[in-house]
Amino acid sequence: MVDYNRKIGFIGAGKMGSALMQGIIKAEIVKPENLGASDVYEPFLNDLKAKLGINISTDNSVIVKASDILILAVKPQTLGSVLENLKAYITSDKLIISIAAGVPLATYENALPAGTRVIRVMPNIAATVSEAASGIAPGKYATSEDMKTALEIFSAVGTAVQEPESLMDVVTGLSGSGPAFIFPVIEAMADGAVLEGMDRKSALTLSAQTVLGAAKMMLETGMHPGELKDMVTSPAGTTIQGVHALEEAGVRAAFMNAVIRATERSKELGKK
Ligand SMILES: NC(=O)C1=CN([C@@H]2O[C@H](COP(=O)(O)OP(=O)(O)OC[C@H]3O[C@@H](n4cnc5c(N)ncnc54)[C@H](OP(=O)(O)O)[C@@H]3O)[C@@H](O)[C@H]2O)C=CC1
Ligand SMILES: O=C(O)[C@@H]1CCC=N1
Repeated sequence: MVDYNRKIGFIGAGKMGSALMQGIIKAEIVKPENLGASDVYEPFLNDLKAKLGINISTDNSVIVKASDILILAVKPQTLGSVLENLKAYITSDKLIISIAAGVPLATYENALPAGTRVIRVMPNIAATVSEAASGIAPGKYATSEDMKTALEIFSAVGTAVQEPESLMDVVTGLSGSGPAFIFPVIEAMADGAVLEGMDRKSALTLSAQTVLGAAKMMLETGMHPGELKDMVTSPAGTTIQGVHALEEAGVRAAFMNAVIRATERSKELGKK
């Protein structure tokens, strides 16, 4: 288990940083007083302090100095200047975890003091409700104990798997970005029901629960999605009509392309 008394600090307390902090507090893997966050935007910090009881600062170095594990949750475009400003405070006892899309481990290892233990993670926004899907890749100097720590933190907010760094851009395109591909599916299915006369609230509830149930069924039964689809499609029934409409619209190619395009963008971000 992660030492309950370890201090975890977040640099960047925006959408993903705060999602992870909420998940971590809910999972009770650290005490709120051992969690800290810094950000340039003070109102975010004040909200988090009021809601979660964590330590806050607008000075990144305060959080770095107070933390054993540092989670970098700023935009990839801001990361260069953040690393430059923080390198003087990164001592060899600290583990650095970055969730920035695209940025390779070598960027941190080159920017920070020689031998810094770095782990690259790509979580997703569902950490807020303890259902994140995270891929985790170790840097050159990260130990197996460090990987255990990272897997424990990210497993506490959902499902976490180790991946080679070469696949981290794909993790970003699939599960990092994925929630944004599924929310419009839920909304559009509900739109169809609204068009047919259902009220919006019921339509969204039934649509979201349908996606949740389908995903849960796949994960819990271990069955192939094609086989599960066949269980729903009665010959000459209703479902096969809907499946035909989706195939006519090229929905599979559209979703494949969404993952491919997001992956390519992650690769591009890493080259900057
Ligand atoms: N959103 C998501 O679903 C996911 C995001 N990620 C990754 O997480 C990281 C953060 O993304 P996200 O939370 O969406 O972005 P946000 O913009 O919501 O959060 C980043 C936060 O960092 C603040 N910030 C900017 N500069 C600094 C600085 N120098 N020091 C401290 N804080 C600073 C920003 O303030 P300000 O806005 O005022 O600039 C903002 O509040 C990114 O690298 C992204 O790739 C990974 C997985 C999923
Ligand atoms: O859109 C982005 O760049 C970030 C990374 C994965 C999810 N959001």
